[in-house]
Amino acid sequence: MAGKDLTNVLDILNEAYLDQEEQFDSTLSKENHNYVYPEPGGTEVSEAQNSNHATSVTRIFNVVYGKPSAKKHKSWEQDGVLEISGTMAILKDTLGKVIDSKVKVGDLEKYDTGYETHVGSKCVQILDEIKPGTSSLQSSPRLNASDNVQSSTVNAQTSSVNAQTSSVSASSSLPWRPVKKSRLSLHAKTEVNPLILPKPIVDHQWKHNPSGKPLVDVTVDGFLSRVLKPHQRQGVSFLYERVCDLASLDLEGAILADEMGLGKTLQCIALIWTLLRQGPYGMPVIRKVLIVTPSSLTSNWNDEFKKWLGLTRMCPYHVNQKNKAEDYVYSRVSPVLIISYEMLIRAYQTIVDTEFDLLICDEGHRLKNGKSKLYELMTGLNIRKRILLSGTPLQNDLQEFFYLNDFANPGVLGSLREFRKNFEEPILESRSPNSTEAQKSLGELRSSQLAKRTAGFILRRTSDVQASLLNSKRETLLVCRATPLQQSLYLRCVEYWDARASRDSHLSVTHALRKICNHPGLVQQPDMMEEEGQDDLKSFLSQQWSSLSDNVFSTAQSGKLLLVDSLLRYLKHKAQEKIVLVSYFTLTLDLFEVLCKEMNYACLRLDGSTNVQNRKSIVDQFNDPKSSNFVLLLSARAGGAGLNLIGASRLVLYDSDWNPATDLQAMARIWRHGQQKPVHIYILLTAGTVEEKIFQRQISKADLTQCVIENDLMQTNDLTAKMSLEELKDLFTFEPYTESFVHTSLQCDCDGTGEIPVLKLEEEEEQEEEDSEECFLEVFKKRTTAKDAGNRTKNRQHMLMSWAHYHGDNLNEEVLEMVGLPQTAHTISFMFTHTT
Ligand SMILES: Nc1ncnc2c1ncn2[C@@H]1O[C@H](COP(=O)(O)OP(=O)(O)OP(=O)(O)O)[C@@H](O)[C@H]1O
Ligand SMILES: [Mg+2]
Repeated sequence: MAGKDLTNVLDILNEAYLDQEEQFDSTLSKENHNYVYPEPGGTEVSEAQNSNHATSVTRIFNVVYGKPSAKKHKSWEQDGVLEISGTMAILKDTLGKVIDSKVKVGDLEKYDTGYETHVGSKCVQILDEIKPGTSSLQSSPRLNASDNVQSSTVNAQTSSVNAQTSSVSASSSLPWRPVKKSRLSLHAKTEVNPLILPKPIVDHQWKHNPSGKPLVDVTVDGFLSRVLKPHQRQGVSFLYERVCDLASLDLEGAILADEMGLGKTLQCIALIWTLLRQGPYGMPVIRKVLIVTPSSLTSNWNDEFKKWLGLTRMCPYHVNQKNKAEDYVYSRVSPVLIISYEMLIRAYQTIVDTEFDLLICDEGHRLKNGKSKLYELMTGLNIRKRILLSGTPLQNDLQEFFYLNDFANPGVLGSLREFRKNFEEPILESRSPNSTEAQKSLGELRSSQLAKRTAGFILRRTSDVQASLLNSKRETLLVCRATPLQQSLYLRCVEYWDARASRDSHLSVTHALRKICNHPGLVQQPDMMEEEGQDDLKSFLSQQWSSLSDNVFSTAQSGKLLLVDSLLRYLKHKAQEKIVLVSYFTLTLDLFEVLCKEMNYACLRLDGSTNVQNRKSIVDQFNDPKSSNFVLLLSARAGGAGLNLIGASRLVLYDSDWNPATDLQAMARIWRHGQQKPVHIYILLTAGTVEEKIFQRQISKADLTQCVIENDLMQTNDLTAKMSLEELKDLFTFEPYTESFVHTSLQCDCDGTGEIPVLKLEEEEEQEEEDSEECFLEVFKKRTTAKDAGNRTKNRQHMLMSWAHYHGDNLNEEVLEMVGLPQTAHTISFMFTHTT
């Protein structure tokens, strides 16, 4: 496995999906899928012209017509419809346009299959009769126009009907007549750039429109389509197509996996509003919608509904302390219920008993564990149309991928056992360093099969799509020097572990080392994340801290905190920008709070203990440009996903997690629509320590994947549990003299003057690409390496090679200004930076 990264499953799938979309789009434009039962007066054009005639229609026939000719085998030009009312016959084309008419129809008895007659200037042949009141699909077999007709138009149309009804037997009758246009909705007529949603294929109409109601164009209301960005228009179409199962696959689920901040909420709201009021057959597709979100986001959804629909169109029912889920059933006030996962579990019976037609699960990665209680309850909801939203649905874990897909579209990948046997095992085997050629090619085959099977249900766009819509984003990885006090305490902690070589204590040791990196004084403070029974370690470290520091706490004892301190001063007094400080440790947030108090900075705090009601007001307060709150302290675990914190234009990720998804979630909070300023995101690491090693593991995905998949450790959020003694030693080894372990492990030989190494790599890779064999994954790699490195890269390790590299000594005034740091930022030993 090592050396070959397990390419992001989702990205592969999306590539495959995009290819399919292109094919699908081109098929759509070639085939024009609209087939309408030609009800009298049922088409746009004929309505006005024939209103009198339409009311007295007695018989309607499918026909072909052309110029009159004496030949036995005539050349028919078009398909059409003949409407006979009393003694009057009107010939129309398939769009309903009147072609000609005659006043005397003669003997109606003769009007049967194959009968030819003249209607004005045209010669007409009857194909079959459309019986009013009967299902359009149950009438007698019609003549296949291509059997009788040489006209290319007719042939083309007929074959397109046949192509689309492949699941209907060849001999089935299709009394529907193809038309090039369905009825346009009012919006489409008046809107400059209407968003008309895709149409169902014939098979769908067969199943869902037995009474042959006319097809109408489903069009997103102008007040919404006008605000949707291009990727969001595509997203709404995608969701509509999938939940309505327009392709008639008997699967009604979808995963919208757009990266954070791309407006998944608005896309869903546009979809919901449209489905509640329209449908391809003139009836609304849904009546009730259930939206389930993390508790911190229910108000956000409520606000987004208000923002996009206004107050008069529709207000969702938002379950909170005032509005009980149980009351929803009787209130009938809204077709939309918004509830948190936690409340859903409590009010489960009420929810199960209410008939919902569409389920939306925000932050859908909550459902990645198929063995959890939540998963079990959610799968018990009897709602077939399901949408999962997630900016970080998974990194590489195929089993999680199985569960998310199985939730959206039950059974789409078979059972878990089948999935493991057919996909997971061969794919993983093919990636092991000792895999045989046969294993390799089987793995590639299976990964491409998996991609194909799920591609149609997943849509993922990266933040590149909005790069042009937003201000710039600069991401900077700052490796800070440990202070002498941090170094001493760190070394003593590692020695303690070494002396015991006790594998049992490695979790606590990792935890303690991470605390020391944040601030050495934190070791004497107990916290919830500590393992029980580790009192020895704690009292040992407390003693060490006391002896090294005399119990005096100061900012200058931590390299990272020094940097944060100088950044805060700079922002407060010079740049006047707000900032979000993110940490995984509540103790560290406490530390920031003390610092803010000392410095007189007004700050707000959002962590696990903040109750749901307060969360919304904290976010609103912080985002309010008039508020003086300059710092927001955010717990990465409690508050990362889904929040919009656009009040700030700076964010510091003070410590990192084993799971890169959580980091990415936290970092995505400020670079979003509505952000008025260029954004700076800083990731802080302490040089040569466990922080750099965790980060290094995070970015070399292959390694992480191996651990995660094989050992199923994602839930512990700590990979040390299954590491060998050697690996643990390596993890804990402190390298006090290194400028950056991450940089060294990239094997980058740059001189740290701001070079972007990938430029050098490009040439080498092009050569490599020429040499490598074409296979599914290789194709993917080619598309994402040299050209767009830094954006859609094959892994984050590679990504760092496309950032500028700076040694701490080379951080002159100009460079510091570029990354938005004050001239006082002295503790940086190495820096990686890039801008989007
Ligand atoms: N077309 C748009 N025009 C203006 N603002 C928009 C548009 N689309 C979305 N927004 C705003 O962008 C912000 C981010 O949107 P949203 O919260 O839906 O992102 P998301 O994709 O759900 O991200 P996450 O995965 O982080 O939850 C919201 O404030 C939203 O109102
Ligand atoms: Mg969201």
